[in-house]
Amino acid sequence: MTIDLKSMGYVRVTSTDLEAWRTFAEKVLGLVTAKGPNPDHLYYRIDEVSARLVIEPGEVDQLACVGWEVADHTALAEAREHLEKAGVEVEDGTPEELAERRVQEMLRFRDPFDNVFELFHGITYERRPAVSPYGHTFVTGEQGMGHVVIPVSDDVEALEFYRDTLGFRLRDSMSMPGEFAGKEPGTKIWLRFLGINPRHHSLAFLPFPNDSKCVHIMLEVDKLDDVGRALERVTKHGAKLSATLGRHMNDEMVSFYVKSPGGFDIEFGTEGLQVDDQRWVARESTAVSYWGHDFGVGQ
Ligand SMILES: Cc1ccc(O)c(O)c1CC[C@@H]1C(=O)CC[C@]2(C)C(=O)CC[C@@H]12
Ligand SMILES: [Fe+2]
Repeated sequence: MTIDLKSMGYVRVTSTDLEAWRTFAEKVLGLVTAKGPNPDHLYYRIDEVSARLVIEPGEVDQLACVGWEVADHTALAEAREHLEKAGVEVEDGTPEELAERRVQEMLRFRDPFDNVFELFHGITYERRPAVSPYGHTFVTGEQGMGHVVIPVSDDVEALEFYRDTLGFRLRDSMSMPGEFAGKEPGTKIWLRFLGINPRHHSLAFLPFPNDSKCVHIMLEVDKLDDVGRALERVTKHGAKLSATLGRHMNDEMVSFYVKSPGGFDIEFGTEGLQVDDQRWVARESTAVSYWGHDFGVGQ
């Protein structure tokens, strides 16, 4: 038995500067401004789900948690039992937290590196379509909100936790010289890309520490032209590009990276690969990208 995660559901961020997030989310990313239970929070939609990205005021700029969707009450109860058997401490969402997230039930736990995850079922969805101010459409549905890259301090322990305890499936690996993470020359550190649905990866981890508790969050649109238009808005609004446009090897996505007010990046892309677990074989990519993705621009 393992956990049956369906997709990446939502992201919550704490912020010292909500106005910076408002401009970034609305003008650069073109997310759809939504209403929510707390007038002091910013709520953003990208599809029918009532809120996918929530920004709340806080002392630090950080990823607060990532919420993963399971099918129903039974699936959540089974997930809880599985986590507890694996020795993971689980806490229940309070009535206030359920109301804020507009979910039927939720539980919370931490990975071995203090990253916070929530599992939920029964999230609300809206009658009105999510119409972006720039006319783009985000790719979600069965593939979920997008993907998230989480910083960890031990790639072996991380793979064991995400694959064996949480039930993510390894889809691709990529190594980097250990020196990048302050390790001995000649050693390797591993980036692992894992999935739970047809999206090539819903979660990846990078073995370097990071104060924002996030490397990046990827949002996908359905047209290349809308990636180009978003790239123009990065320049127009003076946001900082972290990597130029490129096409990744492993998921074939065409994307760019922009620094968010949270300190981590947003990857904005299109044409991501969809995989079928019955046929997929996990491999090791030998480069970040087929072309582009110059991370030197962000240094
Ligand atoms: C390699 C790769 C494949 C698919 C992705 O969606 C994806 O984000 C990446 C890049 C991962 C990673 C990163 O985001 C931060 C900066 C990194 C560590 C690099 O300097 C190379 C790989 C980059
Ligand atoms: Fe990515």
